[in-house]
Amino acid sequence: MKALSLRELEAEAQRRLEPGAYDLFAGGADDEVTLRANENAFARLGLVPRVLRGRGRPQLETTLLGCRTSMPIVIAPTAFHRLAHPDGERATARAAAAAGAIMTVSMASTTAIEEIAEASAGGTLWFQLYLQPDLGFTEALIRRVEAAGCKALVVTVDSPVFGRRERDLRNGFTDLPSGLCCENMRPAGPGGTRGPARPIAFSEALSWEHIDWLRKSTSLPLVLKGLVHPADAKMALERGVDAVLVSNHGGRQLDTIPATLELLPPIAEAIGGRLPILLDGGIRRGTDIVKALALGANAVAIGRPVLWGLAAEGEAGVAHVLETLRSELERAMALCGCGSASDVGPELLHVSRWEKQCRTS
Ligand SMILES: Cc1cc2nc3c(=O)[nH]c(=O)nc-3n(C[C@H](O)[C@H](O)[C@H](O)COP(=O)(O)O)c2cc1C
Ligand SMILES: CC(C)CC(=O)C(=O)O
Repeated sequence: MKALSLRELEAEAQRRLEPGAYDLFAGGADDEVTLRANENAFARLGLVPRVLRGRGRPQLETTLLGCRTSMPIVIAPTAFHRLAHPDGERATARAAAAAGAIMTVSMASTTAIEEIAEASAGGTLWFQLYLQPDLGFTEALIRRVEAAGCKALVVTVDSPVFGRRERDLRNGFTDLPSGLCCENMRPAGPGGTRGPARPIAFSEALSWEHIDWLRKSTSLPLVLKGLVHPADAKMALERGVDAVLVSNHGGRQLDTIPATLELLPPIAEAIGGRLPILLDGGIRRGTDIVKALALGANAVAIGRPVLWGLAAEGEAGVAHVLETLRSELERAMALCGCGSASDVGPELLHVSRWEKQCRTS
């Protein structure tokens, strides 16, 4: 039987995965306060639908950074897809392309970007980058990504150091099993060969100057992933980036960052419609997407659900995730009286008296 919801799919994935791999995917940093907060925030915010608006079947197609997409749902970058399923990132890319959805390939993918592009066969790929202190290596990787046909660079800025994931420490999960590695981290060797994969470096020295450097190094649109402070959103505007992805890394980096949904309104205010805003963290239902759009996001990204689909059924599982969310979003918009994203606004959101009181006291 096919899972009826993404939550059922997670349970199915958990049955299939090694416990250590499940924890690696499911877990967050420290006490996992942020991990829980992301999902809980959606449950706490109510929707108040409009009726009798006669808008017809909701239209979900949209354009993000010049890329047409069948729905405002992007696949967030997640590492190690071959740990979830032997077909790994190729399966994810095929499912995304068939659904007309954008896939963001992780720099830590266990399949090389060129092979993912081949599997995607004309689908839209974005590439996620951890800026490496070795700028020569970073630049060579950017050339690789451009040559593979990726349409945007998603630069993750929330990881000056690696978050402490206690589930992995407890499980002794320190390395990928033999035969798997971060294929994009293999520098070019002589005669078209590739050397051994380098570890991904995290650097506390990264600054806005590196974003300026990146801006000059590529003509690809730049998305900054991991912004949560409105002051940084303003900096992003000044530095000429093309979009921001409001993200707390699915609760895997700094613990106790509030839910991304709660952080979105001040960022949307700072951006003032001048850049597209994406949001990730805890999206599990179509109604979650309506809430994110109502608070100012242009699109959302999904991380773990894709891994659950992949673990449960490979390409078909990822296709099921995308189709489940697409149809849930369509139904939620119809039930809210919305015919397109432009009908989705804050008037649909219920702010309880209790919450209003808390805010003013
Ligand atoms: C197993 C796993 C691996 C991830 N790998 C990356 C990564 O390589 N690069 C990155 O920028 N974010 C990575 N993320 C964070 C996701 O891009 C995204 O921000 C987060 O998963 C969104 O929350 P969700 O899982 O609740 O949808 C990873 C998340 C998970 C769960
Ligand atoms: C290989 C890691 C850096 C991937 C990541 O960002 C994560 O696990 O959250």
